[in-house]
Amino acid sequence: MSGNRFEIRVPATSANMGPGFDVIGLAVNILLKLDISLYEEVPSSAKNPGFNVEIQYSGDNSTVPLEPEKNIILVVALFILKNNGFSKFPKYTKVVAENNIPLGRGMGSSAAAIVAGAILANEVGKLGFSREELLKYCLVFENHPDNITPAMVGGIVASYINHASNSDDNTATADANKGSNKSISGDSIDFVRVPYSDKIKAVTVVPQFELSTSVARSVLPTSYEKSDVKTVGTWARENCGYPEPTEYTWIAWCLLEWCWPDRPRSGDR
Ligand SMILES: Nc1ncnc2c1ncn2[C@@H]1O[C@H](COP(=O)(O)OP(=O)(O)OP(=O)(O)O)[C@@H](O)[C@H]1O
Ligand SMILES: N[C@@H](CCO)C(=O)O
Repeated sequence: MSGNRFEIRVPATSANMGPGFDVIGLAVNILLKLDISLYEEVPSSAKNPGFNVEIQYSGDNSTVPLEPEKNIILVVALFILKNNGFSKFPKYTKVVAENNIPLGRGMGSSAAAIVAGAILANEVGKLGFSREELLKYCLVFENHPDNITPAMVGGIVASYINHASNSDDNTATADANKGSNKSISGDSIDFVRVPYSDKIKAVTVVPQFELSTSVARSVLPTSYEKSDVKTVGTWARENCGYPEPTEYTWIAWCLLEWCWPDRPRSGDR
């Protein structure tokens, strides 16, 4: 951060790697960038004085709403600020977003927006939250951690939710309109970063149509037969004979074709 201007950069992510449905994801070098300017006084051209913030996009983001109560980056930031003693952005804030992540194509655009909003609130509110604490807030908006965790910490990450209560609402997706009804639950994320060789390169195949995560999740059954679900450990035993996966075998299974027929992420979809 330099003076009253700073940048936030959050990567796209690919989730559901190999047998890690809702668990294993990786960050890729395609970025959502926010260029943020803070003003000591509210400019005369201020657009949303009630929120003290405005956002605009460079590039093609014609389908994304700009209103602070609808734009997911600002909804998340305002939610966190309001949960920490602020009624609006503490200084008038202009955000210029350059989004290079295709929307609704399985590259974690909503997770990047949510993580960017969380980091934005942390910076403007000087809240001092750790990445782990910010992830708890991100979970309020996307209640499966396989995109938001690598978007926050980078690399290849296996993560799961520690539920604070018996509620297992894994239907939550990035719906900005629900922001005002949401509350932080006490759920948290445990994660393990998996080391990998920089010789591994990612190739992404982006579909020409948009499919929202909420629709893609709605076709999934509520339960699976045990035989439908291949765990990492199962793959370890079947394919390499190791009793437990090591970090290297994890990567191999996740990246190699053997893992692809895992039923929770294919079949119904
Ligand atoms: N930078 C952004 N600013 C504001 N809203 C965004 C931004 N990125 C994504 N969104 C919102 O999130 C929606 C897409 O979220 P959705 O979860 O359906 O797909 P995805 O995150 O791109 O894909 P997946 O979760 O399958 O990887 C967009 O249609 C838009 O409403
Ligand atoms: N694990 C998530 C990733 C997409 O957000 C799913 O398959 O619904």
